[in-house]
Amino acid sequence: MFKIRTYNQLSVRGLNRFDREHYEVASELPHPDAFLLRSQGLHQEDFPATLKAIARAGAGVNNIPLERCNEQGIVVFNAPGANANAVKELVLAGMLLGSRDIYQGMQFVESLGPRDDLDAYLEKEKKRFTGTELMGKTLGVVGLGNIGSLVANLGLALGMKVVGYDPAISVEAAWRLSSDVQKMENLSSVFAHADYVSLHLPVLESTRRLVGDGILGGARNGLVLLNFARGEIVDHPAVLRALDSGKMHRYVTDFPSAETLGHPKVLHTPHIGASTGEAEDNCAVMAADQLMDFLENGNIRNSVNFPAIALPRSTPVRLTISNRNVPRVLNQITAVIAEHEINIVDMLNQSRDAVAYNIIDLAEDPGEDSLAALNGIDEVINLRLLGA
Ligand SMILES: NC(=O)c1ccc[n+]([C@@H]2O[C@H](COP(=O)([O-])OP(=O)(O)OC[C@H]3O[C@@H](n4cnc5c(N)ncnc54)[C@H](O)[C@@H]3O)[C@@H](O)[C@H]2O)c1
Ligand SMILES: O=C(O)CC[C@@H](O)C(=O)O
Repeated sequence: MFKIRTYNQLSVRGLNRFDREHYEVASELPHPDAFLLRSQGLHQEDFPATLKAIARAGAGVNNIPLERCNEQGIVVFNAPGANANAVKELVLAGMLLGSRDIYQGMQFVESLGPRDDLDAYLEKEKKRFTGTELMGKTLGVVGLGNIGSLVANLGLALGMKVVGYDPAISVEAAWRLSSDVQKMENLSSVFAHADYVSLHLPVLESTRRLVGDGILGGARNGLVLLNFARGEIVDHPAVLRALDSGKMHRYVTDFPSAETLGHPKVLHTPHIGASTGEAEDNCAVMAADQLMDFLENGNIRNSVNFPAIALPRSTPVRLTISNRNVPRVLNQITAVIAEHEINIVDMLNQSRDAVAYNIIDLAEDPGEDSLAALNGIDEVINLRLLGA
């Protein structure tokens, strides 16, 4: 029986992927094999010794302490692309909210009491809410991954010119991207060319407060900045200075902060980029399926800290071993198995940065002694013996 401890509101379709004969799924579950979560912050959480994997039903993994997971051999999964369309559609709303005074106009209408001259009054006052059109303007997209590539293509469909920047665009994302998107060499060039800039990069040490005074100083006048990525990527005081000076027209963000709340030129949504039934289902189903394949077969798909690896089962007895990625560990592993006279039927080894991972199908059960010997290899982080 595998135990999955859940956090946050997860889609029932995702949770129903776990066959309850073999999986116990609940919040507050002791001795879990895996965590399944959305935005729950884990940086302050102790990890139980039984924990083998964490699956994020979403894209960003800044809520998970990856360094600690690496040290403890905990495999972290995310659900790339599963909520991208939901975010793209909310960005469209953000662009319209930034270009037309929809929100302010709605507030104005709601503030009016019943009056006989309503039509005439609205016709007189509506000039206060005149906006601009998206067509013909330039959209800058920073980060051209699953979401950014959809947003860039959307901009083109709206009749905008689109420029983009991504220092490490993946081959799949590049295939998705229209050739009409103009490539920029750096972040400053995006801001220098664009009327609207939409951020779609992860928060990392290198991207924290990336959008600050320097970048905003070189931006086009009247900039609309859209942040549906993470609050930490922008320097809020710098954004407020740009809004107050008139350099920036609006800041539209899915990440409300104490600094920006109440500012008349900031429009906040409550982190609802991925909050559609479809995206919640997609994310939870993808995360659950990846967890099950890992727990049952040791295969790894869409991990952010371990290599991608999958091997069809060739025998009922499978060993998986995580080890530090240094020379001669694989030799030691195969030597121990050979010393115990066990035949390796099939095996696969992959590495990623400082970690290596092995899937080894054996002809027979290795027994306690050989498992202890394998665990005793200095560079082995952890191992699992999987039955049929
Ligand atoms: N508002 C929401 O609810 C919501 C939902 C999903 C994702 N997100 C956020 O959006 C981010 C992007 O999601 P995604 O699914 O497109 O991820 P992704 O991994 O598919 O794409 C991210 C892209 O950013 C690029 N990148 C990294 N550093 C960069 C830099 N310094 N400058 C420019 N580009 C850089 C990467 O190369 C990658 O192509 C997530 O990390 C998450 O923080 C928010
Ligand atoms: O789970 C959510 O609602 C937010 C997910 C989003 O921030 C992500 O990074 O995928």
